[in-house]
Amino acid sequence: MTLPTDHPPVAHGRIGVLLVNLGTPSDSSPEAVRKYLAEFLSDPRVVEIPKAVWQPILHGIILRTRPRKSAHAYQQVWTDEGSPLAAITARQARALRARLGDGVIVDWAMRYGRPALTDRFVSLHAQGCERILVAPLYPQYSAATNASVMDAVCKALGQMRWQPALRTLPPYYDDPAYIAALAQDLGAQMTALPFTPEVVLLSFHGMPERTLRLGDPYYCHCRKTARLLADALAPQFPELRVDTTFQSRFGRAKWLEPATDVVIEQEAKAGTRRMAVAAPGFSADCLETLEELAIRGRESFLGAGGAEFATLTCLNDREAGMDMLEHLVRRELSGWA
Ligand SMILES: C=CC1=C(C)c2cc3[nH]c(cc4nc(cc5[nH]c(cc1n2)c(C)c5CCC(=O)O)C(CCC(=O)O)=C4C)c(C)c3C=C
Ligand SMILES: [Fe+2]
Ligand SMILES: [Fe+2]
Repeated sequence: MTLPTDHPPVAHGRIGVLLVNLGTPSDSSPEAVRKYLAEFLSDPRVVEIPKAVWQPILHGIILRTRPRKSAHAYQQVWTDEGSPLAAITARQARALRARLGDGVIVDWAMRYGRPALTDRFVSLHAQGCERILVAPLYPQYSAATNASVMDAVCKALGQMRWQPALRTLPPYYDDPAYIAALAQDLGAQMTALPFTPEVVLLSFHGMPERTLRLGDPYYCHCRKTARLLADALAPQFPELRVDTTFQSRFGRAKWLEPATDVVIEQEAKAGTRRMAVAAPGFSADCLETLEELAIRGRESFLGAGGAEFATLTCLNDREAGMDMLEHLVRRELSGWA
């Protein structure tokens, strides 16, 4: 038997890092937001209701009403570079690429919308990445975010003959490097404020409460981040109250509590005059921080009698956050790179 000698050319021997975040619409029109929400909210990891029950609700009610409302919110935060979440994630990838050098190929993707996760994953492999570290930029693990990323990666693997070796960045909610980066960055932001906050809310994205009972560690991860961060801030801000809340409630089910919007209003009504809000669970500023907290949260606090309100920015691509990300990625690449 003669063996064929014309094996197709294949790139090989490289290492890839794929940063992944949630996703965002391609523009801020109701049509683009509808397309994005249709993909996002059809993911069974996000809405855990049987398809036969959920799809008629999604298409019959939600996608008829929410896109216009959400598009209005996106329009208030949209930038020349597009959606803040996409622009900042791209900058994070660029900064990490500069830090890691030529030995590693760094790319970024979104779980929903573009750049599509499966495309970027296949592209890394086509560029010769035999080993790929998938890094979902979610410090606290949830099935709706981290597991959904891996579902999409597995879908991409399903199309490959020669699959790469894989690693996943574990959740880093209690990693000393993450807590230190947050304490340093948020501390500097609070010190630079023109007022001294009486309270800082640590506002995490919410989840249906049911997910906690089903075994999702998300709530516990958020609580632990908040406890460690409060401890790390205490020496610098001994008078500061630190409170943990959950934002962005969606749908009719009970979500994790206390709700950020409720607490903001209650605090103002109870006489708190100066408040800061931080969102340590978001790696990058996005609709949830720039519109829900910085616009609606502010209006609500001031409208209920508060005097000063500041939304602190996420770590984004600033030094403290990039130092942390480089540290986590280098650790996960050990033995590879
Ligand atoms: C940080 C982790 C996130 C978790 C956990 C999460 C769960 C979750 N989200 C929804 C519904 C929506 N989320 C929306 C926006 C949004 N969510 C996250 C992150 C998490 N979501 C981010 C970073 C963003 C912002 C995206 C951007 O473009 O800036 C939206 C869309 C906006 C809107 O219409 O309000 C929805 C809807 C559910 C149901 C859920 C858990 C089950
Ligand atoms: Fe969300
Ligand atoms: Fe929201």
